[in-house]
This record gives sequence, structure tokens and C-alpha cells, in this order.
Amino acid sequence: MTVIVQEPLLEGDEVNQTQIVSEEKRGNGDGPSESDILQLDGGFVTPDSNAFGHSFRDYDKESERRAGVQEFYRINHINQTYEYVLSKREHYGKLDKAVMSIWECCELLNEFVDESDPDLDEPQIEHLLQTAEAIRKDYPNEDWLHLTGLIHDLGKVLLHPSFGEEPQWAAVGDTYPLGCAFDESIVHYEYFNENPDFYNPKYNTKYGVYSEKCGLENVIISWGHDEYMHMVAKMNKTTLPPAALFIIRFHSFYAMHRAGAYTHLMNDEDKEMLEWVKIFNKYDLYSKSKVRVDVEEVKPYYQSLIDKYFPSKLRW
Ligand SMILES: O[C@H]1[C@H](O)[C@@H](O)[C@H](O)[C@@H](O)[C@H]1O
Ligand SMILES: [Fe+2]
Ligand SMILES: [Fe+2]
Repeated sequence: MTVIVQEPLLEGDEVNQTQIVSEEKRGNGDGPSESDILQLDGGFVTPDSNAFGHSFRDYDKESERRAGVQEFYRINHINQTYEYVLSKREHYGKLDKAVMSIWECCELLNEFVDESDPDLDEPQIEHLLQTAEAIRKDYPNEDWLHLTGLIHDLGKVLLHPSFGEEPQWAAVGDTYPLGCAFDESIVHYEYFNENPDFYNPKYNTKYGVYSEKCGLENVIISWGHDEYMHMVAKMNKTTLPPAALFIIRFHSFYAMHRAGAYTHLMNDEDKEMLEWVKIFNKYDLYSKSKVRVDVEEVKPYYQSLIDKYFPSKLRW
């Protein structure tokens, strides 16, 4: 059930008049709760427009970011192939690029702007904190979800020189399965006609190399920050719950969590976990704004969560 609460228009709050409080709202630290909590203030309010005043994820609208984003997806769709992803997984799976803490990695992201993103041109550390703080407002007791917000995009460190300075098409953007047919709901699907896998009969059928309900865990997904950060968190033995790892790994897989594609590859556990990705997505996407978070003020809180769920130094 979704409850829409009319909110008074506050000063400096031009876009939001409604606040959506849904059954997804959880607050007792034990996961799903049946009862809706009607929160009239203090909660995260979903805006109607992004940092540029346009609607979110509109890849066709003429805007200051459109041409760059389109070119990003052209190159991404040509180059991401099944073989390519296998080689990247092998290469980065060694975790021999760096030894550093979670917070050090957040700081490394200070200099990067994501070229695939039509909604934001802020340095990535802003986006991490905006996401985490927005979740914290609505789910005050789910500290694991706050930390998931903070770290979900840390894999973008692939762009950094000490990680081989990967090109943007190999680090950011929406993700999608390889080894089976591309779904038409994938952003800029038209560019796949220059991808060699598109013509390979091994990879271009509905199931391709997979079988029914094989589970997303067994699916090769385009290479980028999701897969890499999932690998780093898991191999460094995080104590975050499985839902956190699922969110990190699939948050960019919009064809699945937004368009509902690829259900034939999902098993029952994936379908349960999907609900968490949908919850997470609200904060990941709609917290993108020009409102800055005071890093020094919130740092001690996030450092305490890092200490709880991660070793002090991780292998990257
Ligand atoms: O442009 C964005 C950005 O790269 C995000 O980090 C990713 O998760 C999204 O899926 C993508 O559309
Ligand atoms: Fe992301
Ligand atoms: Fe994100």
C-alpha cells in the first residue's frame, strides 16, 4: 500500500508537495514490517526533477549532458562483450591493485564525475553521501543500508590511475547481461548492433549460455563499478547482509529492477532481493541534487559503520 501525504510547501522547497510513504518503509532493524509509518516530516522527499531541472533518467531530452551520455552508451554498447567481461573479472579478481580503507576510497572519488549520468555532474563523493543520508532519514535503524548507500558506487575507483585508469565505458553506466540476447529496454539499445555478441548465435538467443532460473549470481553482467565493488566487499569478507551485496552488484541493472526484464534468469532468492534493490533505487536516483552534505559532520557516523562491517584495510 502506498500512502500519499500532502505536505505543506516549505520555503526553499519549490518542487515537492507530496511525500510518498510506502509499505517499503522499514524502521525496526529487523527488515520488512507490515505497518506503514506515517511520517509527516523529517523523511526523504522524492523530487520531481534532477540537478538540472529535468525529469530523472530522460536519455532523450535535449540537455547539457545529453550528447556526452549518448556517446558514452555508444562506446559502452560496442565494447562490452562476454569475453571482455570474463577477462576483466579475472584481472580484477586478484585484488592486487591497492590496499586501503573504505574511507580512503571515498576520498579518491572526489575528483571523478560520471559521464554516463544525465542527472548529476557533482563529484562522486557527494552522491555517495547524498544517497546514504537520504536512506538514513527514512530507515534510521537499518545501519547496514546506510553503509550500502555510502559504498555502492566505490567501484568507480576503476577510473583512478592506480587502477589502470579504466575508460568511463568500463566503469559506469547501466549494466546488463552478456551471453544472451540484449533486452530492448536497455538504455540506447540501438547501439548494440555494433557489438560482436549481437551476431553470435551462442550469445544472441533468449537464454544464450544460461538456463531457466539459473540465478543472477551465475549471469555474466557487463563490467563496471557494481561487479567490481561486489567482488571487493565479498572477498574482503564484509559482514554486511546478503541484501547489501545484492544491491551493490545489481543497482545499475535497470532493465531488471525497473523494466522487469530477464525474470526468466532469476531464481526465487533473486526475486526476494529485487525488492531491496527497488527500495535502494529510490534513494540512489532521487537524492541526486545540488544540495551539499557536510562531509566532516557526517564522517564519524559512517566511520563507525565501516568499522562494524569491514576490516580496517581492504585489498582492492
Ligand atoms: O549513470 C548512472 C551511474 O553510473 C550510476 O552509478 C549507475 O549505478 C547507474 O545505473 C547509471 O545509470
Ligand atoms: Fe552506481
Ligand atoms: Fe549511485
